[in-house]
Amino acid sequence: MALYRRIPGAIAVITLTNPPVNALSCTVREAIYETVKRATADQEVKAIVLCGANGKFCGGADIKEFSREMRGPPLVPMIDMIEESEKPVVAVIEGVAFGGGLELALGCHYRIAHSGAQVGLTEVTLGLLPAAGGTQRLPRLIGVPAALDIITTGRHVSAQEAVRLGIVDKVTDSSAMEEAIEFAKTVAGEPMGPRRLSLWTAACPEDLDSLLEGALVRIRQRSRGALAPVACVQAVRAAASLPFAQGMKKEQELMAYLFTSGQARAMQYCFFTQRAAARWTTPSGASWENTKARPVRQAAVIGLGTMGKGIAVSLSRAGIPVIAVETEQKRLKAGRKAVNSMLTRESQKRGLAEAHLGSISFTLDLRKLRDTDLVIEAVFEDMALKKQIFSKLSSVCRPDALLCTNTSGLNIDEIASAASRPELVVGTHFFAPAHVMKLLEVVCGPRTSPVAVATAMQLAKRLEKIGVVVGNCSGFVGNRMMRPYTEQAYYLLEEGARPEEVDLVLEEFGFAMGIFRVMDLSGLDVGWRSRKELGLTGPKLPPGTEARSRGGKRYSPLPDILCESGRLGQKTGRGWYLYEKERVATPDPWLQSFLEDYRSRFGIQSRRVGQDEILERCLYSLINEGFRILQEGIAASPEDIDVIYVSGYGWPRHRGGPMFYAWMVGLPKVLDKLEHYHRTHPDIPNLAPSSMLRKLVARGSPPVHQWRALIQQHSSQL
Ligand SMILES: CCC/C=C/C(=O)SCCNC(=O)CCNC(=O)[C@H](O)C(C)(C)COP(=O)([O-])OP(=O)([O-])OC[C@H]1O[C@@H](n2cnc3c(N)ncnc32)[C@H](O)[C@@H]1OP(=O)([O-])[O-]
Repeated sequence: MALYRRIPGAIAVITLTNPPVNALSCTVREAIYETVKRATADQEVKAIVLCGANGKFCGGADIKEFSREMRGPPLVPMIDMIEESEKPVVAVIEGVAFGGGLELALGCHYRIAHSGAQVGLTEVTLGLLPAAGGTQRLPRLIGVPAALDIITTGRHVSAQEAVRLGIVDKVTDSSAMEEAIEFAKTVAGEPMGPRRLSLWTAACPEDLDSLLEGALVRIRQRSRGALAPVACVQAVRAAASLPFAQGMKKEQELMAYLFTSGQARAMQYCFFTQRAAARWTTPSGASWENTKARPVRQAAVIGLGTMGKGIAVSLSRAGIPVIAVETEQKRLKAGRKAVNSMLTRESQKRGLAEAHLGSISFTLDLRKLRDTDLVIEAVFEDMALKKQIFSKLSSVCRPDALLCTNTSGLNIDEIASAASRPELVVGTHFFAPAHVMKLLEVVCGPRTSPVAVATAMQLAKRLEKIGVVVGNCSGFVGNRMMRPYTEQAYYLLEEGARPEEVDLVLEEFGFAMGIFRVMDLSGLDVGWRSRKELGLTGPKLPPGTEARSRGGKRYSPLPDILCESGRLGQKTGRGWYLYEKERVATPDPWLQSFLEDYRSRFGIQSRRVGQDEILERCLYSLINEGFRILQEGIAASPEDIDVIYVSGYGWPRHRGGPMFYAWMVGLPKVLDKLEHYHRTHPDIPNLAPSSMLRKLVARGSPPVHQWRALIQQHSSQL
């Protein structure tokens, strides 16, 4: 709702009240209409102040209403009504003014912000565009180039930048409300015509076409295939070239097209699932609601390799004092230097005083950890080494200290077996670079206690990461699903495709990089090392093993052969591609003839592999593994799998995540295709459709949010 009150000085104050973010629900819109009409009709009122309850102006339109039938007054005429008011309307921007919230403020005649506030036209992140006049008013207010950037990225703009750009008229460190009331008194009675943005002309550079073309190029690089940012560019073009009323018409047309699109649905699904992941539960009845996290006042990181350094920086950035431990003086020195320079860059970038960062001390002595609340072990992926460390930690740490292991796939329970308190051992799978990537898989072993899960999830929140609780199995959720995906990519090469063909299809789908470019970037030796450890290649491989088969299943030795010949990816200048200029991947003629030799050596008839087959075999095999994960209870819900893929594996947000995508494609189609590919490749068992997929199809392919109820009938590893 919106509360109305009169205060001395002939001011009407209208307060949006719809916790937690004062979203513009049907009721709120109705109340704004009513209260603004009341204020404009009241002879005693000379100016109106519009603010939000609980220190937040407005989080925009109510996203929950998008999936229901539209009720109540629409936003556009409501904002027009405010702009047309003869009495000045001053918006008080505290906390946030996002999406429709900022559009509402743009309809006001003045905007006063608190210094901690943020504004933004965030609709594009929900697959939409600012269709309450935002695409037309913002370019008129701050010029086309700056508006184009804000509208197409949906980025959050600080109050300081907002005043610099002219989005707000004033920023204050003290009470924005008091400031606005005093200001409103000074402008009461003035004519408001010059303050109506709809009457302004957008300042536009001469080379408008090249500005817009440049924006489209950036959009294609950032989110290929996404409709909303492209529509945003078209709307801004209208603001630059058409009168306001015609621009608004264009904005509405574009919105109508986006509003019902699958992409908008997918991105709104991502918004809600990301928040739902924090509300973890386990079948034992433990949950975020009934389990209290332990406070973490001091943390430690063991190992200052790539991951350890990023984790230490993340902790420090969250204001948690850290003790960083290494085994050798040389490594400690190098780690300290790297961490300190990362922190300096961080604080410069964020304009943070050092006081905001938790202190980091460096030591070779594990005994210094006796008072830490939480330890994150981040050494190499070596089970024996990890167990040794956990055994030592058990004797030096406090009995209630939480012991976390940063592993990308090792058995948490086996690591826990080396600790005297296995219930306090939990997996924290960070993603590289750990101070940048948002995802944290919180891995729950069979003996991990609810308190350990709650504390790790709370830590994720403090680190501004998205924590997702997963069960214990090789590769957990994310990496386990990657395996069949990468394997299919190798098989496609064996059968006749080229790396650049596979990558192009995946990039057209929306991944920033195809799988072969990703492997070249992270280093082919990463997978090689783990295949050697698993005895799939290298010295542990039993003599006489067939080159293209392991345990009766198809195996591709292609990546092993590349590694053996020193092609480890970007770092060696060649991998699946050639890198003559640093980081620029070019197709390598050598690889082409190598693949031809390989095929003829193994008698493989090369064929032209179509784009559909590339996409289906890569994605459906990954999705099929997702269904198996659900069936085994390694993930609590399909939504959790989707959050993992969107926030940690570059799955395009406008495709919602693999499980959501499967549902959008149609589960019967996915099943049908998997059956077909399994029939034609019976030696690839993971193409056999999972029973969970079959079950969902048999039940009429219910929407994703209903799968959880079906999954609960199965076993759970959580
Ligand atoms: C019509 C065309 C023009 C206009 C279009 C638009 O405005 S499109 C909209 C453009 N607006 C945006 O894009 C802004 C989207 N919102 C945000 O970015 C953040 O929520 C925040 C920065 C406002 C607050 O962050 P924070 O970390 O403090 O809190 P939190 O994120 O955890 O959220 C708390 C709870 O509020 C819920 N909820 C939040 N917003 C909305 C909403 N608009 N609606 C409904 N619900 C919303 C959220 O789901 C969560 O519910 P839960 O899980 O507790 O049941």
